[in-house]
Amino acid sequence: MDSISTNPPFDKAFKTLMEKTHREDEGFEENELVEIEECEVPVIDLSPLLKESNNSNDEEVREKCKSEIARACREWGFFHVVKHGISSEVLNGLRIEQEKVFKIPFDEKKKNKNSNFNFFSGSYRWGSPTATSIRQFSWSEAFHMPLAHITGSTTTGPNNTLTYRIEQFSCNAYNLAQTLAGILAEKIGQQKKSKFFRENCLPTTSYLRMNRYPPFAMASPSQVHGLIPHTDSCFLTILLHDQVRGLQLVKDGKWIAVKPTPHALTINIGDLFQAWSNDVYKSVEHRVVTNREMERFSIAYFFCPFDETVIESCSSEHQHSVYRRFSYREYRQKVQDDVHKFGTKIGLPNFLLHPS
Ligand SMILES: C=C1C[C@]23C[C@@]1(O)CC[C@H]2[C@@]12CC[C@H](O)[C@@](C)(C(=O)O1)[C@H]2[C@@H]3C(=O)O
Ligand SMILES: O=C(O)CCC(=O)C(=O)O
Ligand SMILES: [Fe+2]
Repeated sequence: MDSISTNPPFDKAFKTLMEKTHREDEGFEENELVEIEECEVPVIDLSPLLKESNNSNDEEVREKCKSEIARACREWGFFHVVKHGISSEVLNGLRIEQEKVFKIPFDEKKKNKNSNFNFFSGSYRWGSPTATSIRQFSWSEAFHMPLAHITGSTTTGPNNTLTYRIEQFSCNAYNLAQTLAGILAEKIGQQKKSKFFRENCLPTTSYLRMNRYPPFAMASPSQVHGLIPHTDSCFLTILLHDQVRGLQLVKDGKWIAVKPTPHALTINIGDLFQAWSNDVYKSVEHRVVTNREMERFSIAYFFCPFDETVIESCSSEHQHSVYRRFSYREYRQKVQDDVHKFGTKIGLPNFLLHPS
C-alpha cells in the first residue's frame, strides 16, 4: 500500500508508451541494455591536493595528481575521487534525508505542498512527460533544484533537515568543484583565465538533482532506462551514488558499466567544459539502467555559471574554436526547447561553428 502512494504512477505512462512502441516497432535492440562489460574508471586519490606544504616532494606528488585528473578528463570524461575531503558524516547525512523526502506521498511531492519543501519547492519531476517513445522514457523521479537560495550558513539549525544537509553538501561540493576546475584550466595553459570560475560560478549558480530509481518489474529491464542517455549541461558534475549498480557511460563508442567504488564520488565533465576547453575535455554520454529488485539513489551536483556567463572556446593559433560563443541562458533554453520538441536534448552539436 505504502509503495502505491509514494511511487509515481509510472506504470500508466509506461504502458501507453509500450503499446505505442509495439505498434510502431521501434523499441530497443534485444539485450541492448544488459550484459554490458564492467570497467574500472580511473580512481584518483585527492589527498595530495588537500595537504598544505611547500616541501618539494609533496609538490611533485601534487603535480602528478593534477596531471592524472587532466588525463582522466581528456580520455574518459569520468573518474572517481577518493580521500576527497568531504566527510562521510556530510554524505551519509544527506543520503538519509534524501530517502525520507522520496517517501512523501506522490500527490504531495507533485504538488510540492509538504512542509519539508523549502527552497526546492517546484523542483519535483517524475518519468518523462515529453517522451513520445519508450526510448525517451526515464523510469525515475527527481528533485532538480537551482541552489540560488542557499545561504551557505550551515552552522545553525537542526542537522536532521534536508535543507541543512543540502546546504552542507553543496558548500563542500562547491569547493571541490572550484579546485578541480582550476586544475583543468591550468592544465590546458589557461592560468590567465584561472579567475574565470571564481568570478562566474558561485555557490548560488549551481544546481542539485536528487534521483530515485524505483525497482523496475514491469517488463524486462532491457526494455526501459532509469535515466535516458544524456550529457550534463554544466561545467562538471560531482555525483554521489550508492553501491547499487546502474550507471553506464560511453567509452570508445561502446557502453560500459561503471563499477561503484566505496567512499568515492564520481566526477564527470559537462558540456560547458567541453566547449570552454575547445573539445580537450570530454562531456561523455551516460545513462542509468533499471534494476529488477533494488531501488537506487543518487545525487548530482552540477557546477554551473550565471545565466549571463558567456562560454567561449579557449582557442589558439593552431586550433580554431570548435563552437560559437553562447551564454549559459541560451544553452539551457535550447536544451529545454529540444526536450519539448524531440523528447531529448541535442546539446553541443547545436553550437558547432562548422556542422558537418
Ligand atoms: C529528457 C531530458 C531531460 C534532461 C535532458 C534529457 O534529454 C535527458 C536527461 C535530462 C538531464 C539530466 C542531467 C541534467 O539534469 C539535465 C539538465 C541535462 O542536461 O540532461 C537534464 C535535462 C533536463 O532535466 O532538462
Ligand atoms: O544516477 C546516476 O548515477 C547518474 C545521474 C545523472 O546522470 C544525472 O543526474 O545527470
Ligand atoms: Fe548526468
